Parts: sequence; structure tokens; C-alpha cells
Amino acid sequence: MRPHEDDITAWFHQQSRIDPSLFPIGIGDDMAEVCLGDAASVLITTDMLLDGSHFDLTTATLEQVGYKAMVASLSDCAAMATVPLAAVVAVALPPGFGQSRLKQLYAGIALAAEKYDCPLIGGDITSWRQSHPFAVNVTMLSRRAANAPVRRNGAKAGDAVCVTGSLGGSLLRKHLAFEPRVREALKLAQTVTLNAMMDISDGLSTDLNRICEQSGVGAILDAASIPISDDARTLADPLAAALHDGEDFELLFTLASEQCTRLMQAWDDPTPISQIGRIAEGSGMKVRMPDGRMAELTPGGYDHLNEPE
Ligand SMILES: Nc1ncnc2c1ncn2[C@@H]1O[C@H](COP(=O)(O)OP(=O)(O)O)[C@@H](O)[C@H]1O
Ligand SMILES: Cc1ncc(C[n+]2csc(CCOP(=O)(O)OP(=O)(O)O)c2C)c(N)n1
Ligand SMILES: [Mg+2]
Repeated sequence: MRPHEDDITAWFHQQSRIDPSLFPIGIGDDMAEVCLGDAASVLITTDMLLDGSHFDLTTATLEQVGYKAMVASLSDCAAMATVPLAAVVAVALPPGFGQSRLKQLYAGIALAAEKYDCPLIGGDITSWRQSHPFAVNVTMLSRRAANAPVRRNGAKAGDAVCVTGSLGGSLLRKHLAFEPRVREALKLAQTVTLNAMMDISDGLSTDLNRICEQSGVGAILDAASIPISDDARTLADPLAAALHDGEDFELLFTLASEQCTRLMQAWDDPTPISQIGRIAEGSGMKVRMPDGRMAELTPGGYDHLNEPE
């Protein structure tokens, strides 16, 4: 079944009557683009992370949470092959949170800001009057690189489907300490023509479905080619983990088959790239299982609107 989140964001997209000459990219991609005149533009994304949903403060440190909040947004900048510019960070604090814990959070934010050259330029502090969980929201700006921002809607039948890094088992470790693929995305866009790209936050099955739906195509994956992470291999069903766990924060992209051949020859970055399947005409996703059997692939990743009541 289609994720409920996608139903409502598609509805938001339908409702929005924005002028494409002012906002060339609106609802539906990892970032929206705002024209500033004279061919200049800025891209923007916002993401809220909640204690209990995106991290668990009984086990994660505030420094890890600050880092994660920043790199999740940096991953959106990478998803469109854009250059991060700056971040503003808003927090909602439980009563009695205090300055010293805010400084721990800041240490994680500052670590990511420094590492990815994306300074914190503002924010907001609010506190709950009653007992409520901690929340942190990052809004981030980026700018175009030499390439146009890579969108979700450009995949074409016959394209190769590729990912960076490896997938699955993120909850064991990676989701608090990953490296957003900013450098890799810019290198990719410099080396080849990318038809579609996004980052994998909700899970390969759910996020590939977004590219397919927005591009009006289907996809066939080859399970044996999916790079399964070492952490996913410790779980009961490593392939299911790679397909559905989410928070891999790897790049998922499609490009013409000859471009893919060229990319595989030219790619010299330490982060590996794998071709995991092909874009097909029509709609829907299939996966060739390791035993050769073809199975339907339905979006089985994270859906905030499909949580138990
Ligand atoms: N509350 C909202 N109001 C308007 N647009 C929204 C809202 N929530 C999400 N969106 C938009 O819906 C699109 C799809 O969201 P999603 O797939 O979750 O993106 P991401 O994984 O990059 O956060 C994005 O363009 C996002 O900006
Ligand atoms: C305590 C806890 N439970 C569950 C998860 C797993 N998880 C939480 S949100 C999420 C999906 C990604 O988050 P979302 O807010 O949808 O990010 P976006 O797609 O908007 O970038 C996943 C896999 C987690 N990281 N921590
Ligand atoms: Mg989401």
C-alpha cells in the first residue's frame, strides 16, 4: 500500500498554487528552490526530530542528537546535489532542561557544521510547561552547484538504479553517526548526468517508490546486487532490513545505462556505488530474489502516519 505520508504530501502538492518562475522546485522533492532574481536561487529544507521517534535519549547522547539533526538535513542537500550554505536550529525542551545540556546538543551541531562547512546562523528555544519529549528542528539552506538540482521525477525506463554505501540495520548504530553524502553527490553530478536522485531516509522500498511514482515509471531490483550492511547481516532478515529499515542516508539515483557504465569506470571515491536494478516502463516495483523468483516489492519503509494509535 502507498504510504499515508505520500497521500498527504501529494495532496499538499496539488493544493499549492506556486509560481514556478519564483519557486522552480516546490513540494515533492528533498528541497524546494526559491528564485532570488538575476538567475540566483537558494534551496531550503526543514526536518523535525523527536525523542522517542528519531532517537532515544535514554541511550543516545545530546551530542549525537545534535549531530544527527544536522546531518539529516545535510543529506537532503546531498540528495539534490546542492552545496550546503547554513542552518537554523529550533528546540523544544522538557522542563528543567538547562544550559549545560543545550551546550552538549550544540557540540554535536557544531561538529557537523564544521565538518560540512555549514554554519549555524540562528535558531529558537522553547520549553514545554509540562512533561513532554525533547524535539529539535533543523532548517537548512543550500545553493546550486554547476549542475541543476537533481529531482525525484526524472527517472526514465531503461535507467540503471544505483545506491551509495550499504543499506539496512541503521538503528543498531548508523542513524546517529552517519556521513551525509554531500561530496559524493557533487562528484556524481560532475561526472555523469543523473536523471533522478534522493536520499534514503524512509527505506529503499518506500523511497524508490517515490522516484517511480513521481517519474511515472516502475522498477525491477536485483536482490543479489543490493549492498547489505554488516549490521543488517546480524538481523533475522538482512534483505528485508536493507529494503525497508530506512535512515540509511545513502543516495538513491538513476541514470542512463551508458552513463552508468562510464560512472563505474571513472568512480574513484572511497564510498562505493552499486547498481541494484533498472527502471522499467509502466508502474510498480519488483525484486528478483536470490533464488531467481520475481516478487512484488511494496513500500514497506517508515511512515509517520501509519504508527499504532
Ligand atoms: N507539513 C508539510 N507541509 C508541506 N509540505 C510538506 C509537509 N511535510 C512534508 N512536505 C513536503 O513533502 C515532500 C515529501 O516529503 P518527504 O518524502 O518526507 O521528504 P524528505 O524525506 O526529504 O523529508 C517534501 O517536498 C516535503 O517538503
Ligand atoms: C527511537 C527510534 N525509533 C525508530 C527509529 C527509526 N526511524 C525513525 S524516523 C525514520 C524515518 C526517517 O525519518 P523522517 O522523519 O521520515 O525523515 P525524512 O524522510 O522526513 O527525511 C526511521 C527509520 C529511530 N531512529 N529511533
Ligand atoms: Mg519523511
